[in-house]
Amino acid sequence: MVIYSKPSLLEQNFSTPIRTFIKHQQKTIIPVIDMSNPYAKHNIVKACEEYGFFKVINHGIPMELMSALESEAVKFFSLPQFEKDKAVPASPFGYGNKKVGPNGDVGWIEYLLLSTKLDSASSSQLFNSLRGNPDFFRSLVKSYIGSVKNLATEVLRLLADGLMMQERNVFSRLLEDEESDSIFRLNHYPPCPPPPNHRNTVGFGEHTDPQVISVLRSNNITGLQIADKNGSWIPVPPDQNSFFINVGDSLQVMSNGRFKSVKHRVIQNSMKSRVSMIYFGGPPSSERIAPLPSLLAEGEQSLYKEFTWSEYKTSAYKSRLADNRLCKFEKQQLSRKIPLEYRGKVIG
Ligand SMILES: C=C1C[C@]23C[C@@]1(O)CC[C@H]2[C@@]12CC[C@H](O)[C@@](C)(C(=O)O1)[C@H]2[C@@H]3C(=O)O
Ligand SMILES: O=C(O)CCC(=O)C(=O)O
Ligand SMILES: [Fe+2]
Repeated sequence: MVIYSKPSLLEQNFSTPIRTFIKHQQKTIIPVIDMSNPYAKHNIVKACEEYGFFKVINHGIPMELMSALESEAVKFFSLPQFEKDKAVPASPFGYGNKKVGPNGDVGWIEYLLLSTKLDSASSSQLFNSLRGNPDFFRSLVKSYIGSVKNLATEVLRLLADGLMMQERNVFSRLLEDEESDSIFRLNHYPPCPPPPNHRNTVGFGEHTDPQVISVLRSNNITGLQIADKNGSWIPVPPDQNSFFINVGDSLQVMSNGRFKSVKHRVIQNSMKSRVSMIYFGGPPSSERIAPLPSLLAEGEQSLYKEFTWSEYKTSAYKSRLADNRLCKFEKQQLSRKIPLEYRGKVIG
């Protein structure tokens, strides 16, 4: 079946083992995973290897839930600035405006960042600081997080199946754990006229997500881009009915670099607001993150030093958005070590 949605965009949905893609300007780019396809597990493995990014269709999450949360978010973001400024300021959880993270990154964005532990005292304080109907907002966020968490764990179970892992829950258990350190983000990119000189307005600067997996849904406004293997930016055609999944740094480590933590960013040049909601599935703080022995081929060396999620987060929060946060945890490769007598000399 071939679906034409826009003249420049062709989406193919085969229900065969052949992977499905979004084609953009005739360049094959973003894999589409049909959750109802029996080959989904193999397609997920390939997408995580090649792009670290894919779109999920037939996910079973009702559109009404996504729209309801989107409109509550829009209600909040449409308040006068002085009302939004009454909310707990992001540190890291709370309402943030233009500033992303603690180290000087800025963007054309405002957001609410929340822990998924919605019943904690700090979450209650945050919801209570929002004007409007905080209980209704919280209940929508709760249902939404429940649904996307289920989708994320199902994707991770299929990933383990596709890899023929003995334990199906080897990845998904991290998100299912009561202590899982997962977070949720509502982003609003206000309208922005295109700046002069064909320059881009950065909504959310380039970065990788530190967690295991991220599940993103946005309204139908463009802006999200992913970097391909050559570092070129590929625009992701928005689709408000689908979810976009990206591999995070922790999954890259667990797979010893086989799966790619995809670099992405948001460019906002639209006269319309972009609204996105992202669930970042993270491990418990004390979880040790290292390549899974069963994923290492015979003789394959681990590329990363083991770290706990709490250590990684501490280090991540000292970094700038665009930094490569994993390089601090990469092992020095023996093959790359140059013997002392050759250092500083031209060899050849
Ligand atoms: C600049 C920063 C913002 C960020 C924490 C950090 O110090 C580096 C990682 C950033 C990031 C990117 C993905 C998610 O949006 C996020 C919530 C996360 O876990 O890591 C953000 C952090 C943030 O905005 O607090
Ligand atoms: O808003 C988006 O579409 C992406 C935002 C993002 O990458 C993030 O919040 O980590
Ligand atoms: Fe991100």
